Amino acid sequence: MDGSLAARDRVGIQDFVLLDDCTCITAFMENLEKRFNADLIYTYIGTLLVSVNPYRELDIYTRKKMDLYMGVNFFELPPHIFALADNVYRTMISEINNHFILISGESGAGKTEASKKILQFYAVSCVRTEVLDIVRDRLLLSNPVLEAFGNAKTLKNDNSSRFGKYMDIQFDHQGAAVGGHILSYLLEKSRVVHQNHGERNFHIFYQLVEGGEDELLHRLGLERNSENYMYLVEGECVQVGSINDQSDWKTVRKALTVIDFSERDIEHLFAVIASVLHLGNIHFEASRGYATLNSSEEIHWLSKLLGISANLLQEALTHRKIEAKGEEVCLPLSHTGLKKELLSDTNKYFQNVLLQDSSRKTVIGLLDIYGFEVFDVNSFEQFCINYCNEKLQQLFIQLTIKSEQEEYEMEGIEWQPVPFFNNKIICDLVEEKHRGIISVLDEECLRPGEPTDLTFLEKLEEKLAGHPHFVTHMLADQKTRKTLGRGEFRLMHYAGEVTYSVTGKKETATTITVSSRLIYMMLSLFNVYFLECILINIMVGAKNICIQVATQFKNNLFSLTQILMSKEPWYVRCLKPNNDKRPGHFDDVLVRHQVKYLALMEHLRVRRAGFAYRRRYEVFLKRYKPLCPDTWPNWKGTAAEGVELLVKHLGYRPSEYKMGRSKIFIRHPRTLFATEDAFDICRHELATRIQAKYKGYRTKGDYLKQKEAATKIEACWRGLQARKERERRAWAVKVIKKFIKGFMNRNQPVSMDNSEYLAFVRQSYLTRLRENLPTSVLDRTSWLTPPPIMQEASVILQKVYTRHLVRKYVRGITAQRKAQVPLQTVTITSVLQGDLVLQCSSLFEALTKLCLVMKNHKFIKVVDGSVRFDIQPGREGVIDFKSSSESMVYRAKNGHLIVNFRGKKTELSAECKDVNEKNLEKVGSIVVDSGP
Ligand SMILES: Nc1ncnc2c1ncn2[C@@H]1O[C@H](COP(=O)(O)OP(=O)(O)OP(=O)(O)O)[C@@H](O)[C@H]1O
Repeated sequence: MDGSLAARDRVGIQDFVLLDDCTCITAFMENLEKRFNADLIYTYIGTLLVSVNPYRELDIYTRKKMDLYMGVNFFELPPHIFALADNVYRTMISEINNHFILISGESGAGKTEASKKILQFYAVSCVRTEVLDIVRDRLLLSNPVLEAFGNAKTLKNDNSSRFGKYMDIQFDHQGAAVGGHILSYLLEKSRVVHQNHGERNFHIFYQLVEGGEDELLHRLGLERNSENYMYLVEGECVQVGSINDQSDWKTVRKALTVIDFSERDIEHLFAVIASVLHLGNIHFEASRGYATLNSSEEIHWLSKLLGISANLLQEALTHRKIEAKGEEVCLPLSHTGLKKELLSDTNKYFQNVLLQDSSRKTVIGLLDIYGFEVFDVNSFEQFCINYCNEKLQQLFIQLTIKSEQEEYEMEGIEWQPVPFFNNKIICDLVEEKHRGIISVLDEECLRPGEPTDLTFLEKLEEKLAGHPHFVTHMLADQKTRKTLGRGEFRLMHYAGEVTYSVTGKKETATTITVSSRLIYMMLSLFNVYFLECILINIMVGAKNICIQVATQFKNNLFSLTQILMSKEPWYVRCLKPNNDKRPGHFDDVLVRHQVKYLALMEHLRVRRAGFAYRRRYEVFLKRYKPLCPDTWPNWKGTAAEGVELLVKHLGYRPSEYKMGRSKIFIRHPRTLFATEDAFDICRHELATRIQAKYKGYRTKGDYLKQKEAATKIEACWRGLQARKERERRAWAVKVIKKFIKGFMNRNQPVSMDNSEYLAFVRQSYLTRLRENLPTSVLDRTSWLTPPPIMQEASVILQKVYTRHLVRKYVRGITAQRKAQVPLQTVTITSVLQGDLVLQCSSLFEALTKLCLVMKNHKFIKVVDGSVRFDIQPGREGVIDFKSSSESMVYRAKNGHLIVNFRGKKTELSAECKDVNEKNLEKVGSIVVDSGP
């Protein structure tokens, strides 16, 4: 209802209960039309669903829609048949009780479609089990079969159900479908032998003739042409654009097999159908007051199909006692038998799939039945249908009022009913013992003598004179008398007045009288179902059949109401928008008529008999609490106290509402609408606030997320760094350990323990050496002391390096400098730390030359292989000459300059001697020490 409150301005009101004036049919019609024009074909009256046939496919029965409506609060979504079906199912599961859905409306209003939609919804939404699949398949597949045998094309509907149908779906405690049961009411038997212009016989006849396989038709003695059969052509519309008999035949044929009919049963069915067609083609001729037959072909086939001897058949058909009129109508009964057989078998296989455990089974019943019928001439059939509707209305009143009363009692609220019409008086008028119309009919038929239409009417007048809902020509006032024929009586039904023709009724009753002999013959050949259902009729004879039909119908209705009384009721009322099956066209007069005859205004009044709206305190408070500062945003007290505060704040008058134990009851919709309007405004404001809050919340959320992410990244980064550092340290420790071990074993032979350390020592020494190389040839002291393992290498390196220095020095002496030294082949090789090294081929000559230059022949002395000279007064330089394998000049630790030369020492000594002996011509080399 809350949903309908919110949407009421856009597409009318979704629940008629909320119409302000529930007595005004114009307001009702306006709302209905407004919604129909917007393709909104469903509207509620409380939990009753009003449906208007759209006559075109609407996109509202998809799987998506089913999902949408599954498990949703009834009033939360726009009205829909799925919402009703779902609500019934959920209530059944939660309350573990039985329910029924009554679908009514006039022919073509969409009852069958509605029941199909409900079945489809259950097929999808119910708990899935293997058994459900079987039940679902059988329920869905039984439909084409039942339609073939019980539906026909009428002027109003190309697929009109000519019987009322009650279908039980049984569920286990988990909500899985475990079985089903079908009952039929009021089959229109007369259609088999008579069809109005523009109408057809039951579909199955055309399907067999048009779609049956050649071989089957051959076996049944049929031709593939419906025009050849009397019972199929009376309405002169064998072909109908919207019906495809051939493909329908295939569906039905397949369905018969799938739903477990044995081949033998199927053969029987076809034989009966063919027999009816053959029987319809039999011609009677009058000969000397007796009826004779001129149809040997048909007799042959009937005899063959029914297994009766042709003579017996002929005799039965032409026996004097048989009334020709009666013979013609024998077939509807046989068809009834056929139908009953079908239902019986259908029920058999439904029950087959029931689970063994029968505990805690609940039921949803679907009752698809004609609504009120009012024609120009209303006969016995309309009487029965309208009586049935009276009973159902009575049931509705009882159940609704009862449940209303129970609810008020439970809630501790005083029951103040708004007056509405209770139709019990009309039900009594029809069914009361000894006084009711049916009792009078029974008595009249049973009494000795000749009952006629008029004696029956007289009896009625006698018994019912003065009844406010019964009138005949004789009983009526002058004004009414003009509108009533002599053979008619009028009943003031709850839905309006209907005039019944007694002649019509009598005709219908007599159509049920049959040639007992013929039927007996036919039945004797078929199975027990036939015998069971019709044999009694044959035995009691034609007169008693009247009793049978009316009383049996009353009894049937009684048992139906018993079935329904024990269940929770739900209603679908189908309306036909126009008579031309035109989409989008709303015929106000026609719909108004149906609204009246379906008693929708009555329904509305009963619904509104008490309070228009009721809600649990929690629900009411939850919705409207923003309207009161005391209850918004959070109410700490009980829900009832909150609601009390809320309605006081809203200014409800005491007469407008009542507080129950768990619910608030609001009498008028306008009170609620005012509240809803206020809520609407408040909601917008709230929405803005909530939006702002939400945005803030989102931003804060984003910020927190980012912060969290940053912290995480930071933590990860730190972790990574820490891991790296740890690895680095571990590596360092390893290296240091190795280094220490290497150091400790440095003097050991190369092994695993010291190889790396030694390599390091080597590298480190070489690196240091490279950086600290001596720059002078004479510098013998600054050569880095090698570690023990580099001793040998160091000596080699030093030699190489000295040679390199000398070579470099020599290469560096320019020609000019060379010229400055006039000595023969004297070359300045190097200057190292102030020592001038002269190289010459003749040492003594060079020394002599120097003495000459210095003009001091004592300046240089040659003593014992050494050359001595004064560096400065008191300081003497010494050059020692030694023969060696290699030439070299270096300073010894004693400060002498040592000159190694290749050659023999004796020569030098000789040369030295020569100098001493003033032989200065033979100078080889001389080193002048310029001092440290
Ligand atoms: N909800 C719907 N959506 C679309 N078409 C529909 C709907 N309901 C009914 N119709 C159309 O109306 C036709 C008649 O509907 P349906 O046979 O259900 O009527 P009915 O009330 O069962 O009639 P009868 O009492 O004669 O059997 C359907 O064949 C279908 O074309």
